[in-house]
Parts: sequence; structure tokens; C-alpha cells
Amino acid sequence: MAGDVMLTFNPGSSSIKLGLFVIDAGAARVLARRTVDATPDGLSGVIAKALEWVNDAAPGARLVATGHRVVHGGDEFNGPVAITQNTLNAIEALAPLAPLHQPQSLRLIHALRHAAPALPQSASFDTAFHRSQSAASRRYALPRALFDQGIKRYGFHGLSYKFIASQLRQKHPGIAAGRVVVAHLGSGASLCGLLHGVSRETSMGFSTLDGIPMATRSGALDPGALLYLLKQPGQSIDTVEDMLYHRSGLLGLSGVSGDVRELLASDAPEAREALALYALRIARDVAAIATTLGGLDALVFTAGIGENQPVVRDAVCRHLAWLGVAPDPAASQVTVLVIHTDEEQVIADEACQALCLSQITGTCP
Ligand SMILES: Nc1ncnc2c1ncn2[C@@H]1O[C@H](COP(=O)(O)OP(=O)(O)O)[C@@H](O)[C@H]1O
Ligand SMILES: CC(=O)OP(=O)(O)O
Ligand SMILES: [Mg+2]
Repeated sequence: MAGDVMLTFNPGSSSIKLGLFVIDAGAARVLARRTVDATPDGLSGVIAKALEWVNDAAPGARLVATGHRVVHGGDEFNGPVAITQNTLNAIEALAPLAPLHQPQSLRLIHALRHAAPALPQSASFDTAFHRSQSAASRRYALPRALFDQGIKRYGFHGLSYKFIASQLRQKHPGIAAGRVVVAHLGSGASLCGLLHGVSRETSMGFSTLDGIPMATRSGALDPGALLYLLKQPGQSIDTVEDMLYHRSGLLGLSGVSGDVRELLASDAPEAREALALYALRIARDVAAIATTLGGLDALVFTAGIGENQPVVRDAVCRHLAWLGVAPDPAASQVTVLVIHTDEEQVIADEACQALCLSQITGTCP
């Protein structure tokens, strides 16, 4: 096929999702998708594989741009940007704030710059969608100076929430105008409270560890427990960090797996307990976020677990019966929806915006 195409990279905690988009009149339409597993050491291999995939899936097409999901945009970025040396420096400075994700994006961006130096690249930030939150929602009850030093609740999964908000506007305008909690339940997981489609609260805070338990991450933890652990003889910061990011959550609780599918198939009582605790913690945070919103009109489930696991959805809904949520849509006062998320489409749309693609491709409408 001839024509112009764009490649998107969405490095998550469990995989890298690639998207291939046709660019037409400055807009992106999906052509193909692919998920690759990537260990940090093999990332340059991912670039070679991705470029080969573009040639196979769109033979003869011209690759005109790439877009990256970058998890942390800090206070620097409130929307997508073209990657230049300056923006790259700012993204690099934020890497310690998202140690599971940011270094992956940086390796991909550098490897692409090396492989295709003239190819325009853009960055789309998970944090940008939450910039609409009030200072009260973004503050920790810490000495005020720390907020000014960046110790605040940034929130993540913003590309997913942006997509869900746009789906609600298009397909459920009445709900989009109301009080909605979106549960993004993937390997990484968080909740977002939307008021009129705008983020007002989220369960993840300063880092991607906060909020509800995840596949291998702990979720919210008493800071006192962390201090205690760090003071134990022989304990290093690196071991505690590894435990919180890689050995906790559903994996740590069950001792079986971080994958909900394996937990559901397991007979181990620890697996059942892990799933029960997961649903309770999600429901507790939905209720907390509903308080910020002043009530709840709809609950939306999305991402790998949210979209595919009715057992988890039903367990969450049962805990929220007192709020008017029921698994059976006919019996529920609160609308319960399952909406497929598409972070790749948001990355592609934002790349068109950040890179002025209609100018690059000469197809200005
Ligand atoms: N039918 C399913 N298909 C895919 N993923 C599923 C399914 N059921 C549950 N999952 C869960 O979804 C997780 C992946 O979700 P995803 O949103 O792709 O996460 P991430 O972007 O964080 O890698 C897996 O760890 C798995 O536990
Ligand atoms: C921010 C985050 O946790 O992302 P993911 O769910 O893709 O790992
Ligand atoms: Mg993800």
C-alpha cells in the first residue's frame, strides 16, 4: 500500500503495545496493532522488529512519524509535544518519578533517533489529563514546601481516561455530563473521577505505586510500614523498591500469579483471598472518589481486567450496592458500562496535533 503511516509505542508494565496508523488529511486511522513483550535489555530489538512490522503490514508506505506514551510529564507538560533535545532533557529528568515506565520510553525514543534520525517523534503524557484537578486533590498533607518541590499527586493512565471521556461524550452524552468513576484495571490499575468529562480525582498519586493493588504493585501503603521496612537491618532501598513494584499486589498476596486469569483458575485459598481483597480495595476507592464528585451517576470498567473479567466487575459492584450500583444493568441506579480503551488512538491523535502532520504530509485540509 502507498501512503503515509505512523507508528505508536505504548510501553506498559507488562508489555509494549504497538499501533500502526494511516495518516489521511492530518488524521490517524488504525491499520494494525501488535503487542510485544520487552525486557529492558531487548528494547533496541523492539525498534528493529517494529520497523520490519511496518514494512510487512504497510508495504510501500512512507513512515512519517512516531508517537510515544510517556507516563510522567510532571509539571512541565500539559499536552503532547514534539520530541526535541529540550523536551527529551525534561522527560529524562522525570525518569526517577516513574522507574517502571519512563526509562523504557526513553530507551525507545533514543533507539529510534539512532535508527531513523530524521523521523519526527512525539510524546503523549499520562499525567497531562489530571492537570484539571483542584489543589486540594493534588496535595498531600505534608509541609507546604514539599508541594512546591513536586511532591504532589500527579495521577496516571491519563491517555486511557481521555479516550474514555471522549467515548462517553460521543456515545453517552447524558452520562458524560455527570459524575463518573472510571476503573482502568490492567496490569497497572487506577481509578479516575470525571466531572463533565474532566479529571477531578484519581487513585494514583505521586508515583505509579499508589491507589488500588495491581498485578505486582502494592497500591497505597501506610508510610509508617515503609519507614519500618527501611530501618530493618540488611534492608536496602533497592530491595524494598523491587518488592513494592514487582513482588506485591496480586502476585504478592496470592503467591500464585499477578494475572487475574491464573488466579481465577487456581484452587489456592490465597488466590481467592487476593481477588477478594482486590475487589474490596477497588470498591473502597470508587466510593472515596464519588465523595469528591458529590455522588455517582456511572461506573465505567476498562483495560485488560476491567474489559474481560465479569467476575471482578461483579464483585466490585456488590460492594457498592449501598451506593446504588448493581451488576445487573436493569437493577442498577448507577449506570455500569464496560468500554474498550484505546491509548494508541490517543497517542496517534496527539502526535498529529504535536507534529502538525497535515503539514508534514502535505495533506492540509
Ligand atoms: N481476557 C483477557 N485478555 C487480556 N488480558 C486479560 C484478560 N483477562 C484479564 N486480563 C488481565 O489484564 C492484564 C493486562 O491488561 P492491560 O490493560 O493490557 O495492562 P498493561 O497495559 O498494564 O500491560 C493482564 O495482566 C491480565 O491479568
Ligand atoms: C501508569 C501505569 O501503571 O501504566 P501501565 O498500567 O501501562 O503499567
Ligand atoms: Mg496499560
